[in-house]
Amino acid sequence: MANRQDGFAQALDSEQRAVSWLYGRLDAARQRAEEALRTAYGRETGTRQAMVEREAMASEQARRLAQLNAVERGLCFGRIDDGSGQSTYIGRIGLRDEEHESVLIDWRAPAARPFYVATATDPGGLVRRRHLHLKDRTVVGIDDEVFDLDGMSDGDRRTLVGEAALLAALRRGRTGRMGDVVATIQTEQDRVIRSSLQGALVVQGGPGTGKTVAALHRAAYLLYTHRDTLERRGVLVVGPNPMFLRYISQVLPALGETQVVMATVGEMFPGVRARAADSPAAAVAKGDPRMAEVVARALELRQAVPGADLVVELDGLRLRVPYEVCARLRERARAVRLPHNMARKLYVSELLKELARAEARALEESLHIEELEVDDPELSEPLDLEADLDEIDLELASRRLWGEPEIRRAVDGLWPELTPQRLIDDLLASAETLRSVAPPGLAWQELVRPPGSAWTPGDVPLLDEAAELLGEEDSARRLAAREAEQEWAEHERYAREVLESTGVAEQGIFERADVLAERHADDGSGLTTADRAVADRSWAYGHVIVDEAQELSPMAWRMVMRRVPAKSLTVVGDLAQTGSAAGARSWGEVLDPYLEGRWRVERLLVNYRTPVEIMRVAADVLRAFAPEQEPPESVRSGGAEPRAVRHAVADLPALVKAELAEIGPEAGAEAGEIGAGRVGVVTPDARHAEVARLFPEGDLEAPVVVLTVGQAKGLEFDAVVVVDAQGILDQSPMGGQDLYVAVTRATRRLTVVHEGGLPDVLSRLAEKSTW
Ligand SMILES: Nc1ncnc2c1ncn2[C@@H]1O[C@H](COP(=O)(O)OP(=O)(O)OP(=O)(O)O)[C@@H](O)[C@H]1O
Repeated sequence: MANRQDGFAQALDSEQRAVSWLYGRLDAARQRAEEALRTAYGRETGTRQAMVEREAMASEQARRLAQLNAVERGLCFGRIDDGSGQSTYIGRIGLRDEEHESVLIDWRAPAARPFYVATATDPGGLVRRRHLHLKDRTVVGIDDEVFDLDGMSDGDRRTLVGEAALLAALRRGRTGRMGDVVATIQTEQDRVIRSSLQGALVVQGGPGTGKTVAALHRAAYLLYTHRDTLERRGVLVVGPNPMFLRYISQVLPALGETQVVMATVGEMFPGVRARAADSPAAAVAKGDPRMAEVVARALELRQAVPGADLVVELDGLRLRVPYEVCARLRERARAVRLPHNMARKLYVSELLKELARAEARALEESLHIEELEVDDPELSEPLDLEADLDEIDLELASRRLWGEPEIRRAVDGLWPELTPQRLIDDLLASAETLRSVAPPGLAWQELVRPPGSAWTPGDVPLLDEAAELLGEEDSARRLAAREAEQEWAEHERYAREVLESTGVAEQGIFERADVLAERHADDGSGLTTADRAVADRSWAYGHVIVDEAQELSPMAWRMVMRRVPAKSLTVVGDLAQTGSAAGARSWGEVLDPYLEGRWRVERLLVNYRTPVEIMRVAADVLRAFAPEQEPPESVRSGGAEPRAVRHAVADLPALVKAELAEIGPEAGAEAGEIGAGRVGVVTPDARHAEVARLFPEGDLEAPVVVLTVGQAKGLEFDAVVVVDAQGILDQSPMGGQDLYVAVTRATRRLTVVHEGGLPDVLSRLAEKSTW
């Protein structure tokens, strides 16, 4: 025993020396970056080239510094030993010594892979995998997994210590924010993370299988491995609601990646924030793929032909354009197949010419009337003003007419310039239009609402659809783009010179001059790829990750697919947790229209969140609505038995306080963080306000958070209190799925509160009248 303890102390000691040395390297790298930043700011900026150089240097060094600061916590977390006696340390980033030898391997590098994939049956040349637990810069624990006892020395054998790092990580109290798991990525997750950038990968798995966490690590991995492509085009993560995005917002920065764009579907149209909610029936109708047709037809109706001849009164003249001519002009403008606002230019110019001719005719007619009183043979020659108009006359007359408000009003009535907001707002405010454009079977009645209503997430894909059909009046932008292109070559040349003259390239900070040029070319505003992507509806991302992807409607998928023309996607979700009635029932159904079967699936089968005892209850729920689906297998057991208590909702604070006491102190202590340990109270939508009033501090990081099932999706808490399970079952056609989501949010304790009726699916829960 004494031997074993000595061995452990020795191992700790030797790892401490290694880790301290690595932190020394980190400090040195930081110092270099700080100096480089100071030097950059001290540079001359007299000329444009010097300015570009300074900006390039400074922002790269600032980024490098931010990355080095982000990896301070848990810099090194693992070590692998192979049969030849070679040890490799694995960390959040790669570091080199003075001789440029690699001393810490970035977890994303191929050389780090054995750390994640070695198993007892397939150790891949490793004899040992060691997890290092750090508190600040001190090594406080070591966990070893030995793959080849014979291959180890006696001394090494004595140092086998500790419990599995994974289980220790899973037992920690929750903080209200998701953390990274670089130290304990599991083999099946590693497959997801390192899957190729090309094509679409679907990650299907039950609750708590680490889909989200794996997808975020995948984003970091892809950025590391394909930095060239992805830095220029950016990575977008689509999440189900703002709360969820806040919950996961710290994972990528902790991995040194700060340039990933995160958005909900309701935030994907620049300038619009969807704040209202749709009824389930309206969500289904809006998400129906046939809504694309509805929007297109609504737009066609805005390209009008007058009921009879078009007549405009102007300065006492009646300008008349025959009905047939109006119809012909509309057909001609449609035939060019340009978006509406661009085709409008053609339509307007043609119609103005017709109006100029009409004016000539009207003038002529008025002259004929006066002529009758003139008795001069020369003057009584038949006048043909219309025929006398040449192209230049028509052009001039058109311009003059375009300045007349009456003419403008008439033209706008026939082919108006439209914004997506205007088109969709008008459409949804008109039962008559909806009735006339909706295909049979689409519940258009559900869509009608007052004009100017707040936008909902379901409206955003409609706005996007409208924007595609309307197009932007972008001649100014195109001109600017042409000019920018000419400047581009120049910038790239500058950038290359900067790289060569400063030696930044050698430091491995970035590799390509065009990446640098892109970042600094346009306006000198220092906007990053992410900034520009967020502001640009037509931005083409290099990769898109869709989390809780089962919630997206077919219309939302159309919008997402437009953002990633290369179709490089990670689609993460669980069809058994679909809460939106407009959501997916099969991956093929949503992906095949775009990918025609060219997508691959990885399944995650182990639940890292919910202990066995709670998962049994969840399995009963799942069986009731999806008997064919297997619940994931929990990796942990031995938690508190889940329970049901009959109690008035008004008395919830006392129960929640007791739950907090159960999880609070130990959870905080285990996590090594102050204030870790969270209770989530999950309610049906209809009861959220009533329950939230009982807990005034409802933020995600508060000890107690009250959420609807939709808000709780993707989140987790040490203890979960489900209020009114029957209400959750009843609230929508997807009630079974919603209850499944609610009972799978807990990492340690589950309590179901009811006021006199527990649904049959929860009959397993031991009844208790008090707590
Ligand atoms: N390899 C791992 N090491 C440590 N913790 C892990 C690991 N994998 C998953 N976890 C933890 O398990 C929990 C569940 O992970 P995550 O939220 O990614 O699951 P999910 O599949 O997205 O769940 P849901 O479908 O319910 O949203 C998280 O706390 C996560 O940190």
